[in-house]
Amino acid sequence: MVLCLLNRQLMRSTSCCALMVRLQRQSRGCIHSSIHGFHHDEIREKLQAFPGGSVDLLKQDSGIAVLTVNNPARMNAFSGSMMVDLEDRVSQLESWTEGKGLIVQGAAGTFCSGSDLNAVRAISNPEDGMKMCMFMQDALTRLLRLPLISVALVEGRALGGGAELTTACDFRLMTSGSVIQFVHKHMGLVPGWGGAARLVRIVGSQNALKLLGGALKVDSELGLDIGLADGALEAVQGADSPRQQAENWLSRYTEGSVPVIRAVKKVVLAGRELPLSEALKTEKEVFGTVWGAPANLQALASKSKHK
Ligand SMILES: CCC(=O)SCCNC(=O)CCNC(=O)[C@H](O)C(C)(C)COP(=O)(O)OP(=O)(O)OC[C@H]1O[C@@H](n2cnc3c(N)ncnc32)[C@H](O)[C@@H]1OP(=O)(O)O
Repeated sequence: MVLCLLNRQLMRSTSCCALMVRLQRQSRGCIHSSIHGFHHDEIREKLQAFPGGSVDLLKQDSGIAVLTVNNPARMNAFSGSMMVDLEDRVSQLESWTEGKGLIVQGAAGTFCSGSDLNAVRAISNPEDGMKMCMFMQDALTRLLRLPLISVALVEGRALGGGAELTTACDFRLMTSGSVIQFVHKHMGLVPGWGGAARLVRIVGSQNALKLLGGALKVDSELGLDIGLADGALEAVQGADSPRQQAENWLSRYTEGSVPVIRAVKKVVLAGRELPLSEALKTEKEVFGTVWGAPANLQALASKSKHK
């Protein structure tokens, strides 16, 4: 009898803990839970077994952070431990309250060649593939949902999962000679890190079908033409580095008070992801955080004209 009661109490507190974890994950924007067979800690442990490279984060006083996919010996392919790193860096950005913008780049002049094919070969069974897919969907969805205006700085190649990573940013800038290519078809795959769903929203279903179905190489010209790229960066001798050019480009949109810029991202995100009635509700709530706040009062006091 006592054992039975203890068991029941334990079950209640365990399910309470599980609920807390689920709620915490949901509040961080997680999309998969154990209901979907997503056992987060188990997957993290499994991914850690495939080490190599890193994902590095630099938070700057300007409010613009730089996230670098760093595995140059493999053209910045994502090892398992880098997937875990990515999630950790996203968690750090979620709690960075002074942030306004984010640049996502690859190390050593190239963006990212997707998942590390050595790790892919080792986990080529469907069950492990699905787990990795859910983990990356989660991390990249949280990346896109950060209250920061983000831009992927594409130099060199963005292939496979690397192409998917570019779609987890609000904007994409392409340097001359760079290529974004969803090579999945050639690998007997389709995107699984959420790249197809996001691509359709960025370029429309017709273009997405062409890019995925043809595994087309998108250079900056085609990228600008179909709306995948938001800007092309020219390599001019003596000019700023691509990273500095990306910072200059982004600062147009991140200039201003921190709460206002974060509010801008939140209302656009709501409009992009939610049905209209819910987006309007979110917009009202976000509006309430800036109305009468310091930046608003300061602007009212200065009697500014918008010429
Ligand atoms: C989510 C689904 C996915 O992402 S599936 C993975 C999709 N990605 C790929 O298939 C990329 C395959 N790689 C390539 O096509 C070429 O390596 C690219 C990136 C075009 C670069 O070519 P190239 O400039 O000639 O360099 P290289 O081939 O000699 O590569 C340098 C070293 O990097 C390695 N590398 C490259 N990509 C990966 C990868 N995804 N996983 C693991 N290793 C990769 C190459 O094997 C090469 O290594 P090594 O010098 O031979 O030891």
